Amino acid sequence: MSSFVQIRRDLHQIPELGFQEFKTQSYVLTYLQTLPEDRLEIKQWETGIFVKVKGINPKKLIGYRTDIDGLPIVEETGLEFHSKHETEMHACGHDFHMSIALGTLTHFVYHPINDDLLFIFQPAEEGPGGAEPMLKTDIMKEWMPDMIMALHIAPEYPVGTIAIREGLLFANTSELFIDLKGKGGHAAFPHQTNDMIIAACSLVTQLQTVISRNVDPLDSAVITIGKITSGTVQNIIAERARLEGTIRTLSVESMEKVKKRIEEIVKGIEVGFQCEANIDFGVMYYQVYNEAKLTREFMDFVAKRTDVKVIECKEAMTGEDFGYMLKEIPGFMFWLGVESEYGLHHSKLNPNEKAIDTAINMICQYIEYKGNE
Ligand SMILES: CC(=O)N[C@@H](CCC[C@H](N)C(=O)O)C(=O)O
Repeated sequence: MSSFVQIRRDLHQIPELGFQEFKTQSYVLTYLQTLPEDRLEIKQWETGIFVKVKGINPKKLIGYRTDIDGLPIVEETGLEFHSKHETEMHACGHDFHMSIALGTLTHFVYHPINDDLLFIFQPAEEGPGGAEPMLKTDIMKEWMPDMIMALHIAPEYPVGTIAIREGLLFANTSELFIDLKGKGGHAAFPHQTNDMIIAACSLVTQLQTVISRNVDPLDSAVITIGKITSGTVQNIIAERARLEGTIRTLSVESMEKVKKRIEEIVKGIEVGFQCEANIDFGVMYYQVYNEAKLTREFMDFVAKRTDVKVIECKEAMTGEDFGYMLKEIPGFMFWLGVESEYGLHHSKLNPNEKAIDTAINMICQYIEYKGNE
């Protein structure tokens, strides 16, 4: 087993939620201490880390970002190295992302190129978002990369494949939290109450009409309500209900339109069900938009000079706060094939570890070429 597969397995056992990645940060820092000190400059920010790998004759700074947080999921893979944290799991592949980043970083510690490299270990990608605040740090102002790249595992593609496209890769996202307050009471006297379970069910159905009736069919958007909380027992009419979800759109303009329509529908629920409602749009992520020239060059390089197959994919409704970095810095993100039967955010996600060394090798070849231009 390669040492970076072992690192992935170690990290897989200690998933932590956004801005609580203390063990993860400590693990990465401990690993970095095993590398020659004079080759690195390390700066900590919250639970994240910036690592500069020095070049021989730097003309530019090449950035590489990995996210480091896990998800609130109870793991069901049955793997020998399963999560030691009962209620958290690396179910979005950030353990893979980190081990690939460390493998790439290690290569350039021992095989320097001309340019400097900046590795960013970013907390809280799953929320509330670490990329935007990291960009605003003095560290990043001093170490602003000239270009940047990142990857995301893709369970649906085989190992040895990457999928990418110029322009929009991932959607604009916004969280969505709606609280409803009516009047509870005895299950036998509904006429004396304002039942918030009925209001919530109606609201969920009405929200889907925003997609089917307000968004241009040639555009695309998603509203998913992933969680509803309401009620106490079977014979009490619920006074409160809370809906938790997410909105995805292919443009910033569509996001504004969808939000406006949601506000109008929620106002209608207040009148129709004689209740009070509060909407919180939570955290928003800017779209992941791949810079055309660098993306095309990367695709051509990988197709010609490595044994990895490049697929030009469609955009996806996933969100990624790496979008904020790409808004400021030219670069790209790509999907890395890891062929898992279960998908992202699933308790049985089990990516194929062969993808780790394949990715390190491919990324090292590309960075070596870019960093010696
Ligand atoms: C790659 C991926 O799965 N990213 C997450 C980002 C979540 C953003 C935010 N918490 C939201 O739910 O809107 C995704 O769910 O796409």
